[in-house]
Amino acid sequence: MTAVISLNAPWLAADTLRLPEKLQPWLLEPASLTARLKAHCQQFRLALLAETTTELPDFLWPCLPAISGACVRREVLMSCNQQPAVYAQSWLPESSRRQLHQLTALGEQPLGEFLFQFPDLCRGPIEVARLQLAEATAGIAAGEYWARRSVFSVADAPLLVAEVFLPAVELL
Ligand SMILES: C=C(O[C@@H]1C=C(C(=O)O)C=C[C@H]1O)C(=O)O
Repeated sequence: MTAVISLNAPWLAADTLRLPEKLQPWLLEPASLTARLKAHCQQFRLALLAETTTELPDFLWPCLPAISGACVRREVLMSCNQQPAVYAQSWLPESSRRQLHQLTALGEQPLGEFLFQFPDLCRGPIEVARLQLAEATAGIAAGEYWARRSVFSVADAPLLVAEVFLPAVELL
């Protein structure tokens, strides 16, 4: 099964682009995006779209250079007040899943609620891109969306998290 949205795009450091005013605080949010969404809506829901064991695609190798072998690609859709708001795609290396066992059983628990409990959580620089969705899928209309990505690590266990912001976010 291919990813709902491909992350193969021209990613750039967030401070090199003029970001849309309404989305800028979301794209640059340094803390948990889940927590930000929950703070901005009455009804938050996370739907697990897929968790697929696969190889890291070559265009993501620079993000996780020390990783070889299989990863789990986790895809979720987070909705606010019954409107899809953020599609997230995370790449969880098997080596990181062995170190952080909870990553193997998140289900519909938001990844951020697990990650941001660690005082030694590290986050690399936030990159942004405009992603193209060629056709509607998983309740997301075809179109062009702003996205961000960064690499988190806990005790040297890295994982890549990317988030695609849907139009409803601009209304929050
Ligand atoms: C990393 C976070 O976790 C969020 C939840 C995710 C999930 O459950 O798969 C993925 C990306 C984030 O939007 C966060 O809250 O910042």
